[in-house]
Amino acid sequence: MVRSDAIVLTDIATRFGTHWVQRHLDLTVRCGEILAIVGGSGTGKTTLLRAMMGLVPIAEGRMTILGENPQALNLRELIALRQRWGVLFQQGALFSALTVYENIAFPLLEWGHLSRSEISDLVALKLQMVGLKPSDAWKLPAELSGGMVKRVALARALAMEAEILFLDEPTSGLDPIAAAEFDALLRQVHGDIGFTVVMVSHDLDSLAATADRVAVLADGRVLTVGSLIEVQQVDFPYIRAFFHGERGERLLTSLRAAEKCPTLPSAAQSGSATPVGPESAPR
Ligand SMILES: Nc1ncnc2c1ncn2[C@@H]1O[C@H](COP(=O)(O)OP(=O)(O)OP(=O)(O)O)[C@@H](O)[C@H]1O
Repeated sequence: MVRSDAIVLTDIATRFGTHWVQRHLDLTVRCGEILAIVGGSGTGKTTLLRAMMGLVPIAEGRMTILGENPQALNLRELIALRQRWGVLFQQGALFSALTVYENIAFPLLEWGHLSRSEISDLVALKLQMVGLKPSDAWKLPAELSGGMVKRVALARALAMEAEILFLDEPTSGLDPIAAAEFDALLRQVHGDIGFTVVMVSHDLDSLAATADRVAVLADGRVLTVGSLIEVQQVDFPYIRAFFHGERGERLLTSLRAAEKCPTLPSAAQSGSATPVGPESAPR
């Protein structure tokens, strides 16, 4: 592990009972990058994300996260470590009986180190950060649009100054415009704060707009990891189906054009994407 790594998974395995989901999986998430995990249905993307957060046990192998080995920590240390990341699940998962304000304040109140007025200031700041109005603070989740729910969930995930943000299909359920707005918001907040993002996504537009690198899961392992342009060159059935449909080809054409003309913005060529490394070699 080098200082610039946020998460290092070495030869890990996950399973539910006798069903092995991952075996001999290696993956490194670099500090400050947006890494997207893609793969066919049931390849274990969500399981992997949850294993990184300690919600699914790692049956074999080693993980370090933010320089710590969670398996070597006592409960108090583990709780402190878990406060260093935020999570946004698929449907936003807000507490339906709590207002927007209370939802964002929830982790801060649980933490117990801040006064009411400090919490109030922080909630106002996070609301502004995700582009919501102060008056939205008093709405209930049922009164919000899908895009607003995601924004509130993002604000809550960021409330604790997260060093890592885990996102499970953040744009699922949004129409293309709301999804693109969320992607732009994520990219902007990420640029402002510089945290690390690990996200599961099926959304090619979203990947192109946000991800620095993409890790492709197949057969319980990381098949390949690199920029969008790099991973789509790997000859594998899922990659052909996912990246080389009509929509994928259109996106790749615009990414390649952006690569030739650096004035065009593109997450995939924003700096941290590197060639497919040893962690990605199919075994
Ligand atoms: N709580 C659980 N108990 C038992 N098996 C599970 C559980 N969660 C997931 N699995 C199994 O683990 C495998 C991987 O599931 P997972 O949800 O991680 O895949 P995924 O790649 O995220 O799928 P999708 O793209 O369809 O959401 C599947 O075979 C699934 O049935």
